[in-house]
Amino acid sequence: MPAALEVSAVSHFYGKKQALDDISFSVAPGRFAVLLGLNGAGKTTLFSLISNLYDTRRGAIRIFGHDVSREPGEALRRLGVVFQARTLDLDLSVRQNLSYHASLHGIGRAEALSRIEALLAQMDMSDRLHDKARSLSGGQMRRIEIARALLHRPPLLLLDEPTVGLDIQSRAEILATIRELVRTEGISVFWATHLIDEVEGTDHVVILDRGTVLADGRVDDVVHSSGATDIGGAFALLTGVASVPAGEAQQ
Ligand SMILES: Nc1ncnc2c1ncn2[C@@H]1O[C@H](COP(=O)(O)OP(=O)(O)OP(=O)(O)O)[C@@H](O)[C@H]1O
Repeated sequence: MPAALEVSAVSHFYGKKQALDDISFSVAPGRFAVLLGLNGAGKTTLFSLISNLYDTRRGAIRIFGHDVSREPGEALRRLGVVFQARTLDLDLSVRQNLSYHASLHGIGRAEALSRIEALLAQMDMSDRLHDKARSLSGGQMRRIEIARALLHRPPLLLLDEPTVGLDIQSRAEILATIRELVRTEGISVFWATHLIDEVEGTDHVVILDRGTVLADGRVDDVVHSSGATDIGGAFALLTGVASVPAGEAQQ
């Protein structure tokens, strides 16, 4: 089986500024992988390339074996994305937000409603179907955005710093929900964060710093090969930063 996500020798420039420098790694099917990097590391740039918002001019990106530039239809229908910026229409209801997305994917009305109800139940949001998006908390909006990203049943889900701005409890709930999806549905997840505590309990970490991959592999292996005793220490040693943000720094 091909990798869920394969990034091969990808570089990206904004004018003369290089944001990514010859990045390569892959995420195996059914894994929860974390992309860990501080602000400006290149996480959003990489997500924009994976989701084909920018053209991959140098290198190649494949989703379950399908090249994002050459076969965008095949690649992107296997991909769900939760972007960093909030993207719900606040004046529409939860159902309207989700139905609109389902129709963009060519999902019929009855099938869309049954998927929406099932996903809202999984997100513990069934009672909010008819509420305006504006009335939801930040964590609830995130859960609706995750449901929306899963409506077309993609086997790979990308999340770009999905817990930014949320309180500790909402962060923990969203992380637990996504881990449960990986365990029960077998989907592959690529989760970008700058918070070290979101790596805990993860199979696979990719450390990105100033556009370069500094480490890629099992968390235990990355810690061991860096000579540190935990992933925070490994990150500090590899990147040269003095202190590493944990979740509490967000409160
Ligand atoms: N549109 C742009 N034009 C020029 N430079 C950009 C642009 N977008 C990003 N950059 C630069 O590219 C580098 C990587 O930025 P990117 O947003 O991908 O990082 P990030 O890891 O997602 O950071 P953050 O967590 O702050 O979003 C940074 O140096 C940034 O200043």
